[in-house]
Parts: sequence; structure tokens; C-alpha cells
Amino acid sequence: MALVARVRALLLPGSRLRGATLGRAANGGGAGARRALSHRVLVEADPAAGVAVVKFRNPPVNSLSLEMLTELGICLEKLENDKTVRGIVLTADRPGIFSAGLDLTEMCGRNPAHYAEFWKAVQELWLRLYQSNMALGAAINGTCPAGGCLLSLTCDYRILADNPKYTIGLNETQLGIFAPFWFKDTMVNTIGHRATERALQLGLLFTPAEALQVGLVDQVVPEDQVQSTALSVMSQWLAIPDHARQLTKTMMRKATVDQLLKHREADIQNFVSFISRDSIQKVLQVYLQKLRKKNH
Ligand SMILES: CCCC/C=C/CC(=O)SCCNC(=O)CCNC(=O)[C@H](O)C(C)(C)COP(=O)(O)OP(=O)(O)OC[C@H]1O[C@@H](n2cnc3c(N)ncnc32)[C@H](O)[C@@H]1OP(=O)(O)O
Repeated sequence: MALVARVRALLLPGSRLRGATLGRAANGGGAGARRALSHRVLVEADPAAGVAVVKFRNPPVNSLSLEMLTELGICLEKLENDKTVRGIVLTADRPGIFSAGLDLTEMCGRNPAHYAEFWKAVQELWLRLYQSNMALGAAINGTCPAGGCLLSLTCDYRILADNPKYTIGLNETQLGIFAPFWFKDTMVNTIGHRATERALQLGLLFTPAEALQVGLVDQVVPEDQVQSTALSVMSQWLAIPDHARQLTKTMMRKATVDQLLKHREADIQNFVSFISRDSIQKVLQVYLQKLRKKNH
């Protein structure tokens, strides 16, 4: 289902998104600051600075479910059409978990049509973020595996909280799955080929010190300074004339984007056939059960 159709489905009677204030509501924050809210995404916009902070709030772990992907997509589209916004900082509404990555329940025990719809939504969000004309920063205030790491890698810079519990990386192989080519390319563009090959084969989750050393993040700062640092770095990016920064960004990312655009359908088919395998379903069920057992 395309984004528009998924949005309609979310707005059907009984949907939890129905009635949510996706538009901007004038209220608190700094002078002129505005807040907008959907169920899973909170937007705090500061038109004077030209920046919006987009906060994930999909408890318990900010996983990227189909609904979360859709709401984030809507929210980003609105911001892209808002002339007062030139930069976005992505962060978690509550510190602890930036995002646990793709929602594993979307990839387990469903039918091929669902897997295809889910994967298309993952592609759409990546394309929207990676091609965004806005300056994007990630204020990583929690642990950041797999799809969570991918989100942060679509940004122009990453600030990570200095907490050894907060690890970051594409750990797919540790689950018995693998990072598709465009996840890999996004990481290669950030830390280079050799470091990516090692990180992906071993499914490494880097501590803040390791992430800084390998170049996966640009700065590691005390936990209570992640957002303020991300905002102050944003002002450097916004000091550059938009058209010059945007042309440069497009030039740097075009080849990677074109690869996915060219192979989009095949990538969906590959995902569906891989994830539908009995052996892969078993591996994911076992992983999910392990996560759940911790709590019961
Ligand atoms: C070609 C195929 C390519 C496919 C690409 C996939 C990319 C991905 O993103 S796969 C997802 C990878 N993610 C992970 O490996 C992270 C898994 N989660 C964790 O390690 C931990 O949950 C955490 C470190 C993020 C948080 O730990 P914490 O102790 O605070 O919380 P938990 O008790 O573990 O979890 C609470 C609750 O949430 C459920 N859950 C956790 N992660 C996910 C998830 N990614 N998808 C769906 N559900 C998740 C977990 O099962 C718990 O559920 P219960 O409350 O029912 O016990």
C-alpha cells in the first residue's frame, strides 16, 4: 500500500491516529515555538531557528512498526513542505532507547503481502530521509541497533550520549538475518568499506567510544547535552546557504539513492522471499521469544 493509502487506513474509524493533532498547535516551548503531535511522533518546531526536533515515542522500544514508519513519513513530509523549517533533529522522546530498529513482529508470522508492504514502507522512509533537502541531525539519546542505526545514518551528523549501555550498529547478522545492500551502502558512505565489512559480518554494536573512533558518530557528549549539542551543530549546517548545501548533499548521495531506485522491486521481492523462509522465521521467533522471556 502506498503512503497515501496507509495514511487513509490509519485514519479509519477505530484507528489510534484518528483525531490526533498532526497539524501544528500553537503552544509552549520558547518564543514562537510550536508543538505538533501524532501518536508516535512528537514535533517541536522553532521557526525562529528554522529547526524542528522530531521525537520518537513508540513505547516500549521505539520499534519501527508499519504505523510508526507511516507516521514518521507523514511528519517528515509536512516538515519538508513547511518553509519555516530548514533542519530537523531526530531523537527519542524519552532517553534510553533511540530505536530498537525494525519491528520484528512485522517480519514474523505474517503473509508475503504484508512483508512486501512493510518493506516498501522501510524503503520509503529511507528514501525520504536520505534524499531530504533539509539538514538532518541525530541526537542519539539511547541504544541504537539495526534499523535505529540506519535512521541515524541517513542524517548529516550524529551526536551520541556518553553511556556505555547505549550501543549503535547494524547487528542484523547476530539475529541470523543480514543488512540489505542499501543499509550497507549507507554505512559505507559514513565509515568506509573495510570498517563496514567488519561491522556487518560480525554484527557489531559499538560502544560510544568505539563508535566515535570508527566515525559512526561525530561527537559523544554527556547524556543531558545530546539535544542541545545537536541543535548547536545544526546552526553550523544552517549557516551554509541552503542551495549550496543541498546540491552538495545530492551529489554525495545520488549514486546510493539511484541504486535503490533502480532495484526497488527486486529488493522487495528479495526481502519477501528471504523473510518467508521457514528457517528465517524460526530464527526470528526464537530471537523474539528470548527478548520476551526476559520480562516474564
Ligand atoms: C533481509 C532482512 C533485513 C531485515 C532488517 C532488519 C533490521 C532490523 O532493524 S531488525 C531489528 C533488530 N533489533 C534488535 O536486535 C533490537 C532488539 N531489542 C533489544 O535488543 C532490546 O529490546 C533493547 C536493547 C532495544 C531494549 O532492551 P530493554 O531491556 O529495555 O527492553 P526489552 O525488555 O528487551 O523489550 C521490551 C519489549 O519490546 C519488545 N521488542 C524489543 N525490540 C523489539 C523489536 N525490534 N521489534 C519488536 N519488539 C521488540 C520486546 O520483545 C519486549 O516485549 P515484551 O514487552 O512483550 O516482553
